[in-house]
Amino acid sequence: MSAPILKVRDLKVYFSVRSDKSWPWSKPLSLKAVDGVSLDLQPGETLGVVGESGCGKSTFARALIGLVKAQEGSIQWQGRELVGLDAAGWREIRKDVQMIFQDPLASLNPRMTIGDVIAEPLRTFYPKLSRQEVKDRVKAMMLKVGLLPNVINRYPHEFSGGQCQRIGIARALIVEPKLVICDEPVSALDVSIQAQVVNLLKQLQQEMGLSLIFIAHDLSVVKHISDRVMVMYLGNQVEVGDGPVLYADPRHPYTRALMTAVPVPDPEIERNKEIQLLEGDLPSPIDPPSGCVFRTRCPIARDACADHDPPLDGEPRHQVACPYV
Ligand SMILES: Nc1ncnc2c1ncn2[C@@H]1O[C@H](COP(=O)(O)OP(=O)(O)OP(=O)(O)O)[C@@H](O)[C@H]1O
Repeated sequence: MSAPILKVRDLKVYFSVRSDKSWPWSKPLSLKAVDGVSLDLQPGETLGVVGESGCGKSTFARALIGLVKAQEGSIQWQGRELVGLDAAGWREIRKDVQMIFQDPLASLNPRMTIGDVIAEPLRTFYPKLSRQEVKDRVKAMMLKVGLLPNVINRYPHEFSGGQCQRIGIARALIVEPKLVICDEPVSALDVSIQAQVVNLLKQLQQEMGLSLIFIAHDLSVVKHISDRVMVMYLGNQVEVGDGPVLYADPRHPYTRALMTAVPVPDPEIERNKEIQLLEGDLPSPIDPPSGCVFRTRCPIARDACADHDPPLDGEPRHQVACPYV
């Protein structure tokens, strides 16, 4: 196995929030959005990150690209420490690490033609390229993502959601990054379009040898694209495993509950599958449960779970943060 391109150790991102939003002098509280995440990402690998809304997926992704500040821990990109990097340092990293956002239209500047939108990172990182070179590269990239170059002078609002996401992908890939972080890139799209965009990302990932971090709410979306999957709950990792291993044998009760939410095409399996629904809401990350953060919703919780925060444990291909599974 080659050296990891990205190495994250015990990453913590806490936000300071007011106890009373309407009163600016109220006591500041600490919201634990990401609370001790570690992982290694290999070159060319795709990691799926899943968990319900509010569990810290976006904050984790944003910390990796410097859009939010990590308080503790380490992010090493090709051996270079990123925690504590200044703005100029982060700008250098963004040539190699690009991000694709959830809402395709909102992430595109409505006053720029799509040619200019896609060209923007190229102009930032390669200011010496001539206008013609930029145009040629933009057109080549448009073809790669399935957009006809003759629409280069149109504006984002003239395109459908799926096409806007193709524009977002073209913009992220035009500088030939090594890692692309996709933050719920298909959640805002119609189900019929979701598979097209996932397949396009998979194809480009293979063609360009990219590493991908692909964030989604549910396990079915990341299944066909991920080599490995990380399941997050309330800022913590609860299970990490090679895709086929984790899908065949989900161990953590939270992963099992997420899995239950995924419909199976075979009606017999669907009828017979063990239903394990999640009860209650996600606890507040301002005041998370003691010990295991999942214990308040866990069907197999016992008294000891309130005392110990279980670490990820198991063989490297499949690790679970629960001693009782
Ligand atoms: N800038 C911020 N200031 C304060 N709290 C924040 C900020 N950004 C996120 N949070 C809080 O951090 C927690 C994790 O949010 P995050 O958006 O990372 O979760 P998520 O899993 O990506 O959810 P979603 O799928 O809805 O995007 C939430 O409680 C959220 O309200």
